[in-house]
Order: sequence, then structure tokens, then C-alpha cells
Amino acid sequence: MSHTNRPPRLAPGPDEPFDVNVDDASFEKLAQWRELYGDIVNVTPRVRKSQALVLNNPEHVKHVLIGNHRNYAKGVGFERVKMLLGNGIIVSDGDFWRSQRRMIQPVFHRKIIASQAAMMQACNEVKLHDWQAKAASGTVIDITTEMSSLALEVILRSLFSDDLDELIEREGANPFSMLVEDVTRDLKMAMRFRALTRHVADVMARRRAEKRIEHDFLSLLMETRDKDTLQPMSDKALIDEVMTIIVAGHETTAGTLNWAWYLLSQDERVEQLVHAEVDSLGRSSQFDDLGALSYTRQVIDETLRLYPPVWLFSRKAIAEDELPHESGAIRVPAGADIFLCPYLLHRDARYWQDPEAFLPERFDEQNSKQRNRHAYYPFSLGSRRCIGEFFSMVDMQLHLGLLAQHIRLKHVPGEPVMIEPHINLRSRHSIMMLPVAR
Ligand code: HEM
Repeated sequence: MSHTNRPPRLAPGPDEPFDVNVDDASFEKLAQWRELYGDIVNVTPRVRKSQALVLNNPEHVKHVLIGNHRNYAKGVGFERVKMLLGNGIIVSDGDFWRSQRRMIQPVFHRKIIASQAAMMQACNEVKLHDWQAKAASGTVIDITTEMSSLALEVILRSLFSDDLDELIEREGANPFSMLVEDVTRDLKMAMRFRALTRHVADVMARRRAEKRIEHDFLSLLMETRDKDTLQPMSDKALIDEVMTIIVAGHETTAGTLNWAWYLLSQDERVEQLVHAEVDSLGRSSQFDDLGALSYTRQVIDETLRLYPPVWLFSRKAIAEDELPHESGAIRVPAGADIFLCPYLLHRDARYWQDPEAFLPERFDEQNSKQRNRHAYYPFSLGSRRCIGEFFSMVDMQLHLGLLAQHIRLKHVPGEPVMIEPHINLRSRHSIMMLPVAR
């Protein structure tokens, strides 16, 4: 509600019309506008129909994602994701989303993730042996692609278990590897990716014919029931959710590990603290050790602060609303496009001391108490918060926990290390590393 009696007004913003998007131009504009116009930036559309508001204040992020979240549906950009994922849980809204989320939530239960830790670690052990051989022969690795294929393998095995090996054998190669090889996310790529749904349908059909239930995400999704209607998901919904989990779980985790290894290679102090922690375990890290890997966890938290994979996302205001502001309430017109930019808020000097510095200690128990909770949201906040957060944390902690015990990665200078702010915040060029045994 308004702090004054004045009617809510529109926020200030640039005169030039502009359509905010997940691209380089928007990335630059958003940072400039925050300096010029502050917490709420009002952007007149160029081609689109609706006004856009960019929110740079944690209170407003909280309002949209938590306080009044029912008034905010998925927004701009999700049409594009829809081509890739159908009506999966990332894009769906309203009653259908609610019902899907309720059915999928138990699939991501802590106990289930715990049961997948051994599979994650087996994937990491293969990677470790490979890096040890490369360290011995002095072979440089492309860590960006390595993390992409590892994250893909983990997510595919969490869904399909050993049916993945059968699929690879039948097809002669992993058809889902296109996600690693083809980094474009355009219409052509979306069509090629959608064609992969037949493999998901195939695995489902085989399991049904063999009356086989595995302890993996796919079988759990096939078995889950709506708690009111007791109905399973339709096959179309099942396939959309599987494709959603693959895409949502792959590039985000891959990108985070890519940046984490890069940041570690640039900071001997932090690297040594990670080494001290992982060495103190005295064995390969397992699910039960994750509590002891708290500094490693802080490294991941800090990586996600500096390089949040989902650097920009959107909502659409359903009805008119207002945002509290010290100079009087700001009007949110019905239909307005809302843009939230974790990247900018995560580096905002009002909420972070020395925001550009890599300081994992910000996330230790003591410092965490002083943090503004809503100035950090790599996994979003509220009821639509990432469902895979715990899965990806376990995956990433186990990865660093094991690999850093045996290997250091030394950055090999080459192409400049730059961010590429597209759908995900990737590195523009592959980052090259020399593995060194430790
Ligand atoms: C570092 C890793 C990850 C990051 C930073 C991340 C980030 C996010 C963010 C910001 C959202 C909210 C998007 C929005 O509301 O517009 C989201 C939603 C989602 N994420 Fe993640 N994610 C990660 C890993 C994963 C993994 C591993 C999975 C699956 C195994 C996953 C599955 C999902 C799903 C299904 C949603 C939609 C939830 C809903 O709308 O109800 N994510 N994620």
C-alpha cells in the first residue's frame, strides 16, 4: 500500500523503447539503468505490447516471488522455453502447475537424492581417472565441455538408470549429447531436441511391458499420483516433465561447476582452504560427508552469487498492483512484464561488501545471519523456487569433494574468460585447464 496519499505513479526509466531479453544488449542496459534510475526501472516496449518493469530491490523481488506471487504468472521468454519443454513444470501456471508440482515434489525428496549419491559419485570417479591420466600426460582439458557432459550424464542417469546404457548401445551414441555439442538454443535446436521425446516414450513403454519399476526419477514420475484425483500424469505431461528436468538440471549445474573451477584456479587462498577441507575427510566423499564439506558448499554458494546461471527471468502481472517505495508507491499496470535480475542484485554494493570479490566466507554461518535473505536468489524464491536445488547441491559438492582431493586445475590462458548472458549465464568461450595431480 502507498506510504503517502498520492496515487501510485509509474517508475522512472529510459525514453528509448526497448524489449528486455536474455541477450548481451539487455545485460548492458540493465546495469546502466540501475545506475540511472535505481530500484525500479520502467521500460517502454519496442515491439512488445506491455510496459516492462525491472526490479533491483530485494523487497520488490520478495513481493513478486513470495508476498503477492499469486498475481504474477510466468512471463516473457517462456514461450521460447515452451517450444523446448512443452507444458513442463517450468513453464506451466495455475492449477495445472500446482497439481504437477504437488506430484513431482516427492520425487525430489531428500531420501531419494541420497539414494542417487552413489551414482553421482560413480560418474565422478570415471572423470577422476580420466583427469589423472591427463595430468600424467600433461593434456589440457576443456572444463566447460567436460562439466556439460558430466552434468548431462548425471541428470540422465538419475532419470533413466541403466536404460541409458541400453539407449546408447541401440543408437550408437547418446542422442541427448546434442545438448552438449549444440550450444545454440534456437528454433532448429528446439525441434531437434523435441524429437528426442521418442526415446523417453520408448523407455516408458519398455518398463511398462516388462512391469519394471526402477528407483529413479522416471519410474517415480510414472508412479506418482495426484493426491485428490489419484490419477497418474498423462504420458504427454510425463514426457514434458522429463524433458524439463533434463534441460533445467543440465546447463545450470554445468555452468556453476565451470565457474567454480575457474574461480578456484584464480584464488590460491580459497583453493587451499578447499584442499584442507576435502583432505580432512580422508576418503572419497559420500552423501553422509556433505555436512563436513561446508566450505566447499560456501564456494558453490559464492559461485552462484557471482555467476547465477539463471541471471534474468520474468513474470507477468495479472492484475494491477503496487510496489512500496520511499518516494511513494509505484504502480504495476495489469499485464506489465516484470524482470528480475539475480546477477545485478548479487553484485549490488548496498547488500554485499566488496561485491566483485570471490569470498566464500560470506556464506558461513555467522555471516549468513547478517545477509539480506532476498538479495540472493540463484534458485529463485517462494513457491516456484527450483525443485532441483538440493539435487544439484549434492551433485556439485560430491563432485568438488572428490575431484579436488586428487586434482588441481591450472587455468591455461587463451581466449578471454567472459560471460555470455543468454538463456543461461555461460562462459563465452570454453575455459581450458591443465589437470595437475596433488
Ligand atoms: C545450479 C543449479 C540450478 C540453478 C541455479 C537453478 C535455478 C532455477 C531457477 C532460478 C528457477 C526458477 C525459474 C523461474 O521461476 O522462472 C528454477 C526452477 C526449476 N528448476 Fe532449477 N536450477 C538448478 C538446478 C536444477 C536441477 C538439477 C533440476 C532438476 C533435476 C532443476 C529443476 C527445476 C525445475 C523443474 C524448476 C521449475 C520449478 C517450478 O516452476 O515449480 N533445477 N531453477
